[in-house]
Amino acid sequence: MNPPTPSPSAALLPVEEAQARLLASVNPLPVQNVPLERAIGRWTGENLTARRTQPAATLSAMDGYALRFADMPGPWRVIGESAAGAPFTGRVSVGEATRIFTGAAMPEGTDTVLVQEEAARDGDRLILAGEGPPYHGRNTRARGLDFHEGDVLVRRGERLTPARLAVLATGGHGDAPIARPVRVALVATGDELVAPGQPASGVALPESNRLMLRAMLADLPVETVDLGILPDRLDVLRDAFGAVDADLLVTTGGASVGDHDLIRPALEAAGGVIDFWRIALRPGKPMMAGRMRGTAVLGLPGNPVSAFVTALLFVRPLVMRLAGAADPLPSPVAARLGEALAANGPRTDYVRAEVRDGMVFASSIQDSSMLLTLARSSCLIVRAPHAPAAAAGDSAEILMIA
Ligand SMILES: Nc1nc2c(c(=O)[nH]1)N[C@H]1C(S)=C(S)[C@@H](COP(=O)(O)OP(=O)(O)OC[C@H]3O[C@@H](n4cnc5c(N)ncnc54)[C@H](O)[C@@H]3O)O[C@H]1N2
Ligand code: MOO
Repeated sequence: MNPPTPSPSAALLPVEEAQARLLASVNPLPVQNVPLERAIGRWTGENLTARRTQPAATLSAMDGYALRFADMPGPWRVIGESAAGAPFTGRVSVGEATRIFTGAAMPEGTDTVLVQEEAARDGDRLILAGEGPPYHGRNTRARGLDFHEGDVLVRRGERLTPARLAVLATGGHGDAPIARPVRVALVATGDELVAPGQPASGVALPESNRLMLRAMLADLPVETVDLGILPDRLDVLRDAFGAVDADLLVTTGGASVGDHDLIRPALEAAGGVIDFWRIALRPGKPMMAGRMRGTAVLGLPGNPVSAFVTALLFVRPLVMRLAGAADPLPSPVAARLGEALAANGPRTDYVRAEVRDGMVFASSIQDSSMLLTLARSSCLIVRAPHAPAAAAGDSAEILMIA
């Protein structure tokens, strides 16, 4: 039985349009508050504002003496000490100073710090032993220098990077609202496939896409449900898809138009619908996107490089969107071509390439079955549909992959 196939002239969906449709088709998963140490690398579901002002008081930025700049060039009488966590509680008057340490509150009446390297002490007498502070406020940090109570620290949909977690802690937060892990079901299809490490005689082929996909999701909050390798049988695929309990089902193989390409009919037989199929993309054209009840579905092509590119452009962004990311698409960066490139055809081309000495060099053969060229590549050159021929030295956009 042949699945219905689109006419060969059916328009291919531009990559950006496919990405936009896909991301718009899901909502971020519901959030719950968890301690910040369990929110590392996640996305916040709400704007988080400062619950305190930082610093809460004007502080010394150096070890030395707190004094009044108007009293320069001294001498001063040292009347006490201010340390971080143990402030001086009195008032400092004309001609007076206190010992002070980095992070300690500036005593009332003082405005400037003389660093200890430029000071000399004799009992409570303090004199200048260098140039001293050149201006009012030198070596101090004003109250609120970093942020004020109520300032937005992290916006909804931003990733909780190390620096953002630190600013949240400093801003008075102990928890952050994040989505639960995304449940991703992975399945490889193909009668030729055997598990990695198993004997692969004759035309058998070691299966590599599930492993590669797992690795591509390893830095994301994902719970993987591994459905293994399934044969090219409509009933088996239909039953397996029908039993899936996940936010996202990712299949590889069987996405194209051959008699053994059964993902589309199996999905439909399991009650799923296809939203779009066939993208103006190379490699990865036969990718399909759809939905099966509450589960988003991405059917990736079986060719390993096609699976890699579609995982980079669609699977990772969709997982990140479910996890709450506002801006989940990979961002190309500018680079310089080390050699000429021919004009591009009608599909966006993702060309395996290496960065050497600040220049990018494309691999000579770009067949989508070839994993070794992918393994040796550090980036993909992104070539727009119908991009004209490019010369060595021209600028190009690349996506780093290693
Ligand atoms: N008449 C047409 N034929 C093909 C078209 C087309 O438009 N018209 N598209 C081609 C393109 S482009 C691609 S990409 C492939 C993708 O097809 P499928 O998704 O159906 O992939 P398969 O046929 O199942 O497999 C392709 C290739 O990859 C190997 N493979 C599959 N799964 C795995 C895995 N998990 N690990 C490692 N290798 C895997 C498989 O053995 C095949 O060699 O279709 C073209 N054909
Ligand atoms: O789109 Mo296919 O991925 O060229 O090999």
